[in-house]
Amino acid sequence: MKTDENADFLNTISPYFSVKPTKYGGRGCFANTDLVQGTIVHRCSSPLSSTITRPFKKQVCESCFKFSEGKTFKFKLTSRKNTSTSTSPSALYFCSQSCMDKFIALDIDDLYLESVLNVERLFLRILKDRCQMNFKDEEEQETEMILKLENELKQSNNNELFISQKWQEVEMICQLQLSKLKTKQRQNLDGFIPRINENEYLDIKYIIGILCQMYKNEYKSLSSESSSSLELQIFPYLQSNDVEKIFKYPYLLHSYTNKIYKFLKFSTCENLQPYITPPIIRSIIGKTLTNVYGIWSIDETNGNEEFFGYSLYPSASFFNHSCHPNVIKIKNEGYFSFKLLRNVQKNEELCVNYGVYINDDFETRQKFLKQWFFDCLCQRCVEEINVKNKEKV
Ligand SMILES: C[S@@+](CC[C@H](N)C(=O)[O-])C[C@H]1O[C@@H](n2cnc3c(N)ncnc32)[C@H](O)[C@@H]1O
Repeated sequence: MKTDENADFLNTISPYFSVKPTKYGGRGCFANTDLVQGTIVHRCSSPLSSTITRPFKKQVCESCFKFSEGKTFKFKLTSRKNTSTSTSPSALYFCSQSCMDKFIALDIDDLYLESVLNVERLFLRILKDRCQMNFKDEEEQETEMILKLENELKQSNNNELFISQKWQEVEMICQLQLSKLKTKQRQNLDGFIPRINENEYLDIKYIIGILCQMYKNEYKSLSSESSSSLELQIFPYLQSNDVEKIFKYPYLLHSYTNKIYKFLKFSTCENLQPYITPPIIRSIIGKTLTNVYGIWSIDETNGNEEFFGYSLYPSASFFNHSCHPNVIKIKNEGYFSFKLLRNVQKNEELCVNYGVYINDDFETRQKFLKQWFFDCLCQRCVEEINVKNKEKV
């Protein structure tokens, strides 16, 4: 994470709040003046990146995330390249012509479209192979590898260093494999693609979205077009939790390095290759868990939620959680608004709810929030902790 020094632009996110350090660590959003209930303190339109799960890809709009309630959307984009290898080419789906046009306008020479469709093509092939062939030996080998990695991680007395070494190792392995190939052989690296699972497929599409934004930014600055988007400028300042996450789920280190990284290295086009380096991919993955917003459907009749994927809006990533929030996130088609639930005083922190049930007791709320690796220190929790401590005395 970049330090916030010289990051004055973080205070250009909204005229209503500034991003400042909180008492409990990290940064938060603080009201610049007294504000009245109902004020929209922030609005973000296009995410820096997003990813939709495969089962819902035909029913959730790639642009605005609208759900078709089970029907397949009519508007779709397929590859403009020759797809002679596939009888039913994969596609990206949209709820309307205008959403499809918006998507095309944001892409650059179909880079994102073609890259994501390529992930889809490769993943479909992996799924087909899985149905037709037996990969028992390969799966056993993988389980052994993961167990070995878990043990090494437990025994290591410097987790950060251990994780960095594993990232460097995988880069060296990829370079070595590539160096053994003749120029012609390098044109089709499908044989080197690791067999990824659904979660890895989801993450890879999301990573590609950010890499395309990085490419677009560099391409624009070369052609002296407008400078980088605020969302991309903010991205390096987001908090990363990769060490905590890997320590809790060590198999993820295997997934990130031997699966996701190798997949990206051997499958993505030349334009994106300069960005496929351990520091960049590690930083994207590390910032995912605690900063992305889930894309969910809510069935009003029974309250059931369905997970459709996730998206990242860096400008909306500085809102901390509160169990008595004063801001609500509202999803309109294609954008998020952040609206005040009550009047707020100057310098008061603006907080949203990360999804806890407000009526749950202290322990249940804390347990729920642990998935984002923090003990909630919102005002309500601190007051409840103080009462508990007094009762103990
Ligand atoms: C989306 S980020 C919010 C911005 C973050 N504070 C920063 O400096 O980048 C979420 C992270 O902020 C911290 N956080 C959010 N709400 C919190 C709370 N109520 N108590 C303690 N930490 C909190 C946690 O570290 C959490 O993983």
